[in-house]
Formats: sequence, structure tokens, C-alpha cells
Amino acid sequence: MRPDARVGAAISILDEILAGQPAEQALLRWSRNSRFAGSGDRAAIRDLVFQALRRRNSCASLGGAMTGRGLMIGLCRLNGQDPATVFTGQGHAPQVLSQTEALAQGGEAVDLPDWVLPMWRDSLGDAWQQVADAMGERAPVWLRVNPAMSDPDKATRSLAQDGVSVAASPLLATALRVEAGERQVNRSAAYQQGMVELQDLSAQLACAALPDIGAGRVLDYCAGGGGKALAIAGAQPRAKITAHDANEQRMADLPLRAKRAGAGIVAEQPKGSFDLVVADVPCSGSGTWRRTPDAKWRLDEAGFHRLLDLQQRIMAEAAAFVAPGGVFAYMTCSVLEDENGGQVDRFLTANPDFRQEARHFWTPLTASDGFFCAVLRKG
Ligand SMILES: C[S@@+](CC[C@H](N)C(=O)[O-])C[C@H]1O[C@@H](n2cnc3c(N)ncnc32)[C@H](O)[C@@H]1O
Repeated sequence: MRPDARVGAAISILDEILAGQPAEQALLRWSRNSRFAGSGDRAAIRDLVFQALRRRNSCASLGGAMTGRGLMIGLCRLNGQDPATVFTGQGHAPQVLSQTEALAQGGEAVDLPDWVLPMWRDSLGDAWQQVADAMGERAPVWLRVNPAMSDPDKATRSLAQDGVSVAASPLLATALRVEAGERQVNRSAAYQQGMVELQDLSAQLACAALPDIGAGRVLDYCAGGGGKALAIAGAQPRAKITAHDANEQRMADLPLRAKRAGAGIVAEQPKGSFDLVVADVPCSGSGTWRRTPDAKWRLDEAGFHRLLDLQQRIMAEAAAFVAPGGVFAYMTCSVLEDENGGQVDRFLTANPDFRQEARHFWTPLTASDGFFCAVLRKG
């Protein structure tokens, strides 16, 4: 497909997303109905759609309308390209610009929902605008080296043989940033043999900040795909790890991932008490909005308040499994203080038998995704 035809495809996909369809579904539907498109076309169109969603408000402002067409006109302008060179109406290119579209020019935009903006400012202080800008950029891919199967040098060499080049993080020895060959990662021997896992640097830093409990018991209470349980298993190989999730389906991939990583993680209903309980709770995901830009526009204020209630319920449930002297780690991938320190403060007030040992907060300015972790000890 020619670049202008890809823009045309992105317009129709964006229209579906703006009508309420999740981005992945809209992309999949388009791919199924467009067998003529090759993998390069699909990847390029996906990039256009995600770029436009990350910068939705500024694109709409620059393109003069909150429509697929408006967003793509705006994206051209945002990227310093004259939309008239793309919107030519020739072949499969989008129709030529109307007089209004040709004249539309946007104002200042930070690409955050209006209801989020005040909280975002309060939570991030002076960094608020830079972090908002960072959420408009494509996210880097990070790998976690699994010490049970490899070390950073070996993993780097193995990845290079399969066309993936990585750079070590100055913040964490086991974290490798993918510099090139991102699409080869899943097929690489290092990934398939469990030497590396996909995990963002900030989540890796949070798991590395947990206390070492030796041969003690760990409960990953909101395990989902098991990212945190696998990281703990890698760093604390003697720990006995139980994975739990209210939605068991979310753990469907965990047995395979654990096998690949050589980790003995058991998915079951938790019983008894644990030396370390991790609650990586459902949240706004505001720290990862550059990865899931449609989530940024889908969440509304009522939904956000429902999440706050759910987080409090989960904290109470999960903390009940902490053994005396044990640790409760509360995590979110949010940058919003209400979901982070605010929840921890409320929990500590209601549970004076817990005290805070550490509070960590990362953003794209200090690590990678926005991520929060509080380490609370019982007794
Ligand atoms: C942020 S995700 C967890 C991601 C996961 N820890 C990882 O690293 O891949 C939050 C998870 O909490 C689960 N969840 C929602 N309500 C819950 C509840 N009441 N108790 C336990 N888990 C719950 C969701 O199903 C979801 O999988």
C-alpha cells in the first residue's frame, strides 16, 4: 500500500475507535477485511492509529475535527508534514482537504482528558507537562533477564544472534532496553528459552525493591499474566509463590510462562499466611497510557471512582493474608496520587498494625512507565 492509502485505512479504523470500538478490535477487523495488506502495511497503519490516539486532542485540534479524518490531518501537521501532500484524492489517498480543513490550526494541547488534568498536575507537580508529553510518545520495549536461566551478557549475545540489539539499563543490571529488532523478540531463542521476559523497566524496579524473603511464602494476589510473580521467582528462587486472580482466565498464560522461565509458581486459592503479599491492583493505567492510548480516552470519572473503591477492597482482602512480620506490597501502573499514596495513607490509617517501609514512584522521566510501589510491614 502507498503511504497515503495507509492514511486512508487509519482514518476508517480511527472512526470505529471513536465510535466506541476498542483499538485492538478495530485493527483486527480491518486486517481481516483487507487481505491485500501485508504485515508491513498493518504495522505502519497500527503505528499511525496509535500515534493519533496518544495525541488525540492535539491532532483533533490541529485537524479541525474529532474524526478519523480530522485526527490524521492533525497528525500530519504535528509531524511537520503538509496534509495537502497526503490528502490528494488520487488512487486510494484520502479526499482533498476542504477549505475549513486547510485552514484549521490547533491550539495548545496536552492530550489528557479534561477531568484528569487537575489530578495529573497535582500528582506530578513541576513534571506534569513533561510526563504528559512523554505519554504522547511511543513506549520503549524492555526485557527482564531471568537469572534462573541466563545473565545479562549471555542474553545480550543470544538476542544479537537473532537480530535484537539491546542496551543495559544504568538503573538495574537485569533490565535490557530493546534498541532494534523489537518485532523479533518473541521469536528469539533467548525469549523462547526463558532467558528473557518482556517487562517494563519501572515494573522491574518495583519487583527488585521488594524485600528478599528467602525460602518464605509469596502471594501475588492480582497475578493476571504473572509478570510480578515471574520477576519475584527470578530474583528470589527459593521463594514459594502462589498466584491468584479474581478472574482466573487472566492467568491462562501463566503455566506456560512459568515453565519457560523454570519457575515453580502455583495458581490456586490462597490459604494460610504469607511472608510477602503483592497486590498489583487494577488501576487507571495512567502510567502506561502511551502503550494503551485508547484506555486514556475510554476511562471516565465515574469509572475512576469505581477503581478507587475496588483498590480499597482488594487492599483489605490481600492484607489479610500477610503473616505477622510479613510485607504487603501495593502496586499500580498509575501516576495519579489518589490511586497511589492516597490509597496507602487511607490503608495505614485504617490498619495501624502496618507501617510503611518504603514508597517508590517512577515516571518516564526517571525510569520508564509510570509505576508506584509501597512496601508496608505488618507488626
Ligand atoms: C494490573 S492487573 C495485574 C497485572 C499482573 N500483576 C502482571 O504483572 O501481569 C490487575 C489484576 O487484578 C485482577 N483483579 C481484579 N479484581 C480483583 C480482586 N477483587 N481480587 C483479585 N484480583 C483482582 C484483574 O483480573 C487483573 O488481572
